[in-house]
Amino acid sequence: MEKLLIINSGSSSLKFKLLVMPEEKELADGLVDRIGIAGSKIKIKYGDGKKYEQAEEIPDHQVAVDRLTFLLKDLGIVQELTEITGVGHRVVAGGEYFKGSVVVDDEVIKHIDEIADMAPLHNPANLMGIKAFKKILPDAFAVASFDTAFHQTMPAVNYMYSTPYEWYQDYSVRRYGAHGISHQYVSQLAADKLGKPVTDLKLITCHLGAGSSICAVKGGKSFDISMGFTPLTGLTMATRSGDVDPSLLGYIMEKLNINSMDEMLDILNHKSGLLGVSGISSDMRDLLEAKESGDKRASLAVDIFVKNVVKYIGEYIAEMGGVDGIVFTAGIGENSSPVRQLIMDRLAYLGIKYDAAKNDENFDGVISTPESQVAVLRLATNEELMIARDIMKLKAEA
Ligand SMILES: Nc1ncnc2c1ncn2[C@@H]1O[C@H](COP(=O)(O)OP(=O)(O)O)[C@@H](O)[C@H]1O
Ligand SMILES: CC(=O)OP(=O)(O)O
Ligand SMILES: [Mg+2]
Repeated sequence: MEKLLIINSGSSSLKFKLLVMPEEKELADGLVDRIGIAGSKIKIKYGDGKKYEQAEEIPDHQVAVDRLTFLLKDLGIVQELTEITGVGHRVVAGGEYFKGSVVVDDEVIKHIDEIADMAPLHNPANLMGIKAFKKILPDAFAVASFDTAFHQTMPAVNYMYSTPYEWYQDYSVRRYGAHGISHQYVSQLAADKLGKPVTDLKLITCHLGAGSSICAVKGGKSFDISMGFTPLTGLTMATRSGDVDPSLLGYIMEKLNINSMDEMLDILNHKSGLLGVSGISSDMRDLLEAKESGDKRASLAVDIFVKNVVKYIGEYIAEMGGVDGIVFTAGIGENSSPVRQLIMDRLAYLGIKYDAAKNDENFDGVISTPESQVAVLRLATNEELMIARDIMKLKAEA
């Protein structure tokens, strides 16, 4: 039996799970939210239904890690930290270098640092987590799992941009995608639920959270992904713009006296998307409520989000030459029956028919009816479990 701690560091949050393997039992599931921003909070679910929730100042990721490790002991989740025999880290960008999960060493740390520009919101935070845990648990088996690794199977026709070829050869400019751990997990789970080998299926997995992406999964392999060189593009997201015409950057920088590309990218990453269009909130729940009360911009933001999902699904059906199943997962995909309904209604042309009661209750599994020409599934993702399984595999090989 192994106790494995899985860390998912975001730019302003740190999510974690403590899992017992190979039993795949969850001992704790927590979140340190709003790191470095007013209103930081720690939430931990543990034991059989116990909860810890505390608002406190968390200035940076190091403090978040210190508080987390203190609380694991203080709440009695572990007796000693040394019970934790492995630590897994979700890393967003792995470039072309990382094609699977790896044991962390100095070389790995160096490479993650070198490609930080490919996920500027995520990789620096991921590295902070890796370094902090190396200090606290130096003897634990440390593994890094990459969001981009699953997408390394994409054909060149889908990962190449139509920019000068030398940009790819000399500077690795291409589509890398993200959320691969989640897309891989739910595509396998969907195949299990449909009772067919994943290698026989064409699936479209919609990871709709704060960051959102859609993946065409053909025969169990990533075939195309909506995110690009970085996780900024593709769908409209909570605060990220998704696809925009690069020509608008120079134009608006001049109009608004924006002097640096960093400042411009900060707006596209943090002040755009659902938040930018609605001017109200980045949270889909707030926008659905505002839409109900007649707010036009909130309504437009929801409509743009839905349209983008519908557009990418259509594109991927065309690229794969058909689809057997469509999967909804992550914060919005798992929890928002109104958003799923808006999307599925637009897909009626595919012969999709869904069970409204199952959709309303966030049923775990197939939510389409037996007559539906394409299966639709709502599945809870579990990136942490995927990482824990990889730690076990790498440990067995070590
Ligand atoms: N019931 C719900 N209805 C609509 N949106 C929801 C609901 N619950 C959570 N969300 C959305 O899910 C998002 C968080 O999703 P999550 O997958 O946890 O994102 P991330 O991993 O990128 O932080 C939030 O932006 C929130 O708007
Ligand atoms: C890559 C990415 O967008 O991750 P997250 O959704 O966790 O922010
Ligand atoms: Mg996420």
